[in-house]
Amino acid sequence: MPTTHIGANKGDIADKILLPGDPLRAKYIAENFLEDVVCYNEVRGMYGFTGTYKGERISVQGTGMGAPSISIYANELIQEYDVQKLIRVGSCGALQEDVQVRDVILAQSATTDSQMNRTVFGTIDFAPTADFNLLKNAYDVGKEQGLNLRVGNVFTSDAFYRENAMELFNKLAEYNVLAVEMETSALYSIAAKYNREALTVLTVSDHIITGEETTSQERQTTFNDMIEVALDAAIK
Ligand SMILES: O=P(O)(O)O[C@H]1O[C@H](CO)[C@@H](O)[C@H]1O
Ligand SMILES: O=c1cc[nH]c(=O)[nH]1
Repeated sequence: MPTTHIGANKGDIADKILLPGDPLRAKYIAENFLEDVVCYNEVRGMYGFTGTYKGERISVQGTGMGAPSISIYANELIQEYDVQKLIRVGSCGALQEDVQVRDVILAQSATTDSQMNRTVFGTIDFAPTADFNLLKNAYDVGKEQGLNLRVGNVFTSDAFYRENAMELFNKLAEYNVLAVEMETSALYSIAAKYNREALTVLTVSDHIITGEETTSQERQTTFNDMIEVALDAAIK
Protein backbone atom coordinates (compact mmCIF):
# COMPACT_ATOMS: atom_id res chain seq x y z
CA MET A 1 0.00 0.00 0.00
CA PRO A 2 1.30 3.50 -0.78
CA THR A 3 2.06 5.66 2.26
CA THR A 4 1.22 9.33 2.76
CA HIS A 5 4.39 10.49 0.99
CA ILE A 6 5.56 7.48 -1.06
CA GLY A 7 3.41 6.10 -3.87
CA ALA A 8 4.96 2.63 -3.92
CA ASN A 9 3.69 -0.82 -3.06
CA LYS A 10 5.51 -3.16 -0.67
CA GLY A 11 8.29 -4.84 -2.63
CA ASP A 12 8.81 -1.88 -4.98
CA ILE A 13 11.63 -0.55 -2.81
CA ALA A 14 14.90 -2.46 -2.20
CA ASP A 15 16.19 -3.17 1.30
CA LYS A 16 19.16 -0.84 0.61
CA ILE A 17 18.61 2.80 -0.29
CA LEU A 18 20.56 5.96 -1.08
CA LEU A 19 19.03 9.18 0.24
CA PRO A 20 20.01 12.48 -1.44
CA GLY A 21 18.31 15.66 -0.23
CA ASP A 22 17.73 16.76 -3.82
CA PRO A 23 15.19 14.64 -5.75
CA LEU A 24 16.97 15.54 -9.00
CA ARG A 25 20.13 13.98 -7.55
CA ALA A 26 18.06 10.82 -7.03
CA LYS A 27 17.17 10.94 -10.74
CA TYR A 28 20.83 11.58 -11.66
CA ILE A 29 21.97 8.58 -9.60
CA ALA A 30 19.30 6.32 -11.10
CA GLU A 31 20.10 7.39 -14.67
CA ASN A 32 23.88 7.25 -14.37
CA PHE A 33 24.66 4.47 -11.89
CA LEU A 34 21.75 1.99 -11.87
CA GLU A 35 20.45 -0.50 -14.44
CA ASP A 36 16.87 -1.72 -15.10
CA VAL A 37 15.51 1.37 -13.34
CA VAL A 38 11.85 1.82 -12.35
CA CYS A 39 10.52 5.10 -10.90
CA TYR A 40 8.31 4.17 -7.93
CA ASN A 41 7.58 7.63 -6.54
CA GLU A 42 6.66 11.06 -7.87
CA VAL A 43 4.56 12.25 -4.91
CA ARG A 44 5.51 15.92 -4.21
CA GLY A 45 8.17 15.58 -6.93
CA MET A 46 10.26 13.63 -4.42
CA TYR A 47 11.50 11.03 -6.88
CA GLY A 48 12.23 7.46 -5.86
CA PHE A 49 13.77 4.80 -8.13
CA THR A 50 14.70 1.14 -7.84
CA GLY A 51 17.29 -0.55 -10.06
CA THR A 52 20.37 -2.70 -9.82
CA TYR A 53 23.99 -1.82 -9.11
CA LYS A 54 26.62 -4.48 -9.91
CA GLY A 55 23.75 -6.97 -9.99
CA GLU A 56 22.33 -6.01 -6.55
CA ARG A 57 18.89 -4.46 -6.13
CA ILE A 58 19.10 -0.95 -4.70
CA SER A 59 16.82 2.12 -4.44
CA VAL A 60 17.40 5.86 -4.34
CA GLN A 61 14.93 8.30 -2.77
CA GLY A 62 15.01 12.12 -2.47
CA THR A 63 14.38 13.28 1.11
CA GLY A 64 14.05 17.07 0.86
CA MET A 65 15.96 19.43 3.12
CA GLY A 66 16.13 19.38 6.92
CA ALA A 67 15.43 16.95 9.75
CA PRO A 68 11.62 17.08 9.57
CA SER A 69 11.63 16.21 5.87
CA ILE A 70 14.12 13.31 5.99
CA SER A 71 12.30 12.01 9.10
CA ILE A 72 9.12 11.55 7.07
CA TYR A 73 10.91 9.48 4.42
CA ALA A 74 13.09 7.50 6.86
CA ASN A 75 10.07 6.58 8.99
CA GLU A 76 7.95 5.48 6.03
CA LEU A 77 10.84 3.61 4.33
CA ILE A 78 11.62 1.69 7.52
CA GLN A 79 8.15 1.09 8.94
CA GLU A 80 6.18 0.50 5.74
CA TYR A 81 8.79 -0.77 3.26
CA ASP A 82 11.16 -2.56 5.68
CA VAL A 83 14.31 -0.85 4.35
CA GLN A 84 17.39 -2.10 6.24
CA LYS A 85 20.34 0.02 5.01
CA LEU A 86 19.94 3.78 4.56
CA ILE A 87 22.80 5.89 3.18
CA ARG A 88 22.42 9.64 2.85
CA VAL A 89 24.43 11.22 0.02
CA GLY A 90 24.51 14.98 0.55
CA SER A 91 26.41 18.23 0.29
CA CYS A 92 27.89 20.15 3.22
CA GLY A 93 29.87 23.26 4.17
CA ALA A 94 33.35 22.72 5.68
CA LEU A 95 34.04 24.10 9.16
CA GLN A 96 37.74 23.13 9.47
CA GLU A 97 40.57 24.82 7.59
CA ASP A 98 42.13 21.45 6.74
CA VAL A 99 38.88 20.11 5.25
CA GLN A 100 38.99 20.94 1.56
CA VAL A 101 36.21 21.74 -0.86
CA ARG A 102 35.58 18.51 -2.87
CA ASP A 103 36.62 16.24 0.05
CA VAL A 104 34.30 13.37 0.93
CA ILE A 105 33.23 13.18 4.58
CA LEU A 106 31.88 10.10 6.37
CA ALA A 107 29.71 11.30 9.26
CA GLN A 108 30.66 9.19 12.27
CA SER A 109 28.27 11.17 14.49
CA ALA A 110 26.03 14.22 14.36
CA THR A 111 25.72 17.20 16.67
CA THR A 112 22.49 19.15 16.26
CA ASP A 113 20.30 22.06 17.30
CA SER A 114 17.23 20.09 16.19
CA GLN A 115 14.70 19.62 18.98
CA MET A 116 13.41 16.31 17.64
CA ASN A 117 15.34 14.11 20.09
CA ARG A 118 14.55 16.49 22.97
CA THR A 119 10.90 15.53 22.60
CA VAL A 120 11.98 11.92 23.20
CA PHE A 121 14.84 12.22 25.71
CA GLY A 122 14.11 15.52 27.48
CA THR A 123 17.35 17.07 28.71
CA ILE A 124 19.43 13.95 27.91
CA ASP A 125 21.68 14.41 24.84
CA PHE A 126 21.19 11.31 22.68
CA ALA A 127 24.28 10.84 20.44
CA PRO A 128 23.22 10.05 16.83
CA THR A 129 25.89 7.65 15.50
CA ALA A 130 26.65 5.95 12.18
CA ASP A 131 26.39 2.18 11.79
CA PHE A 132 29.93 0.86 12.27
CA ASN A 133 29.87 -1.74 9.47
CA LEU A 134 28.56 0.73 6.90
CA LEU A 135 31.09 3.30 8.06
CA LYS A 136 33.95 0.79 7.81
CA ASN A 137 32.78 -0.43 4.39
CA ALA A 138 32.55 3.14 3.08
CA TYR A 139 35.99 3.97 4.51
CA ASP A 140 37.58 0.89 2.91
CA VAL A 141 35.89 1.54 -0.45
CA GLY A 142 36.84 5.24 -0.44
CA LYS A 143 40.47 4.47 0.39
CA GLU A 144 40.60 1.88 -2.42
CA GLN A 145 39.34 4.65 -4.75
CA GLY A 146 42.17 6.93 -3.54
CA LEU A 147 39.79 9.55 -2.15
CA ASN A 148 40.70 12.26 0.33
CA LEU A 149 38.30 10.94 2.97
CA ARG A 150 37.52 12.57 6.31
CA VAL A 151 35.68 10.80 9.14
CA GLY A 152 34.14 12.59 12.11
CA ASN A 153 31.39 14.61 13.69
CA VAL A 154 29.12 16.82 11.55
CA PHE A 155 26.65 19.52 12.57
CA THR A 156 23.05 18.89 11.53
CA SER A 157 21.62 22.40 11.43
CA ASP A 158 17.96 23.36 11.60
CA ALA A 159 18.77 26.56 9.72
CA PHE A 160 20.60 27.16 6.46
CA TYR A 161 20.53 30.91 7.17
CA ARG A 162 21.18 31.99 10.77
CA GLU A 163 22.05 35.19 12.59
CA ASN A 164 25.53 35.33 14.14
CA ALA A 165 26.36 32.07 12.36
CA MET A 166 30.16 32.44 12.70
CA GLU A 167 29.97 32.51 16.49
CA LEU A 168 28.39 29.04 16.50
CA PHE A 169 30.49 27.70 13.62
CA ASN A 170 33.75 28.76 15.33
CA LYS A 171 32.69 26.99 18.53
CA LEU A 172 31.78 23.83 16.62
CA ALA A 173 35.10 23.97 14.76
CA GLU A 174 36.93 24.30 18.10
CA TYR A 175 35.27 21.01 19.12
CA ASN A 176 36.46 19.36 15.90
CA VAL A 177 33.13 19.27 14.06
CA LEU A 178 34.07 18.86 10.39
CA ALA A 179 31.14 20.32 8.46
CA VAL A 180 27.55 21.56 8.50
CA GLU A 181 24.55 19.93 6.78
CA MET A 182 20.88 19.48 7.70
CA GLU A 183 19.66 15.85 8.00
CA THR A 184 22.08 13.35 9.58
CA SER A 185 21.08 13.50 13.27
CA ALA A 186 17.49 12.67 12.33
CA LEU A 187 18.48 9.79 10.05
CA TYR A 188 20.80 8.22 12.63
CA SER A 189 18.25 8.60 15.44
CA ILE A 190 15.42 6.96 13.49
CA ALA A 191 17.72 4.14 12.33
CA ALA A 192 18.79 3.56 15.95
CA LYS A 193 15.18 3.37 17.13
CA TYR A 194 14.33 0.69 14.55
CA ASN A 195 17.72 -1.09 14.70
CA ARG A 196 18.60 -0.35 11.05
CA GLU A 197 21.96 0.55 9.49
CA ALA A 198 22.50 4.19 8.55
CA LEU A 199 25.38 6.28 7.24
CA THR A 200 25.83 9.76 5.80
CA VAL A 201 28.39 10.38 3.05
CA LEU A 202 28.91 14.06 2.21
CA THR A 203 30.70 16.05 -0.44
CA VAL A 204 32.10 19.41 0.68
CA SER A 205 30.39 21.84 -1.70
CA ASP A 206 31.52 25.05 -0.01
CA HIS A 207 33.87 26.26 2.72
CA ILE A 208 32.38 28.24 5.58
CA ILE A 209 35.75 29.65 6.73
CA THR A 210 37.48 30.44 3.42
CA GLY A 211 34.34 31.12 1.34
CA GLU A 212 35.56 28.80 -1.44
CA GLU A 213 32.81 27.17 -3.51
CA THR A 214 32.76 24.40 -6.11
CA THR A 215 31.67 25.01 -9.67
CA SER A 216 28.69 22.97 -10.82
CA GLN A 217 31.03 20.86 -13.00
CA GLU A 218 33.34 20.13 -10.06
CA ARG A 219 30.34 19.33 -7.89
CA GLN A 220 29.22 16.80 -10.47
CA THR A 221 32.59 15.00 -10.46
CA THR A 222 32.97 14.94 -6.69
CA PHE A 223 29.34 13.91 -6.25
CA ASN A 224 30.17 10.92 -8.45
CA ASP A 225 32.95 9.89 -6.03
CA MET A 226 30.54 10.13 -3.10
CA ILE A 227 27.82 8.18 -4.93
CA GLU A 228 30.25 5.36 -5.81
CA VAL A 229 31.44 5.14 -2.20
CA ALA A 230 27.84 4.92 -0.99
CA LEU A 231 26.76 2.34 -3.59
CA ASP A 232 29.81 0.12 -3.06
CA ALA A 233 29.47 0.37 0.74
CA ALA A 234 25.79 -0.59 0.49
CA ILE A 235 26.47 -3.82 -1.39
CA LYS A 236 29.75 -4.82 0.37
O1 LIG B 1 22.69 18.35 -0.79
P1 LIG B 1 21.67 17.93 0.22
O2 LIG B 1 21.58 16.43 0.36
O3 LIG B 1 20.31 18.54 0.03
O4 LIG B 1 22.24 18.45 1.64
C1 LIG B 1 22.52 19.79 1.99
O5 LIG B 1 22.01 20.75 1.09
C2 LIG B 1 20.80 21.36 1.59
C3 LIG B 1 21.02 22.83 1.83
O6 LIG B 1 21.36 23.47 0.65
C4 LIG B 1 20.49 20.63 2.90
O7 LIG B 1 19.61 19.56 2.63
C5 LIG B 1 21.86 20.16 3.32
O8 LIG B 1 21.89 19.08 4.22
O1 LIG C 1 23.61 22.68 4.88
C1 LIG C 1 24.52 23.05 4.14
C2 LIG C 1 24.88 22.40 2.96
C3 LIG C 1 25.92 22.85 2.18
N1 LIG C 1 26.58 23.95 2.58
C4 LIG C 1 26.25 24.60 3.72
O2 LIG C 1 26.88 25.61 4.05
N2 LIG C 1 25.23 24.14 4.47
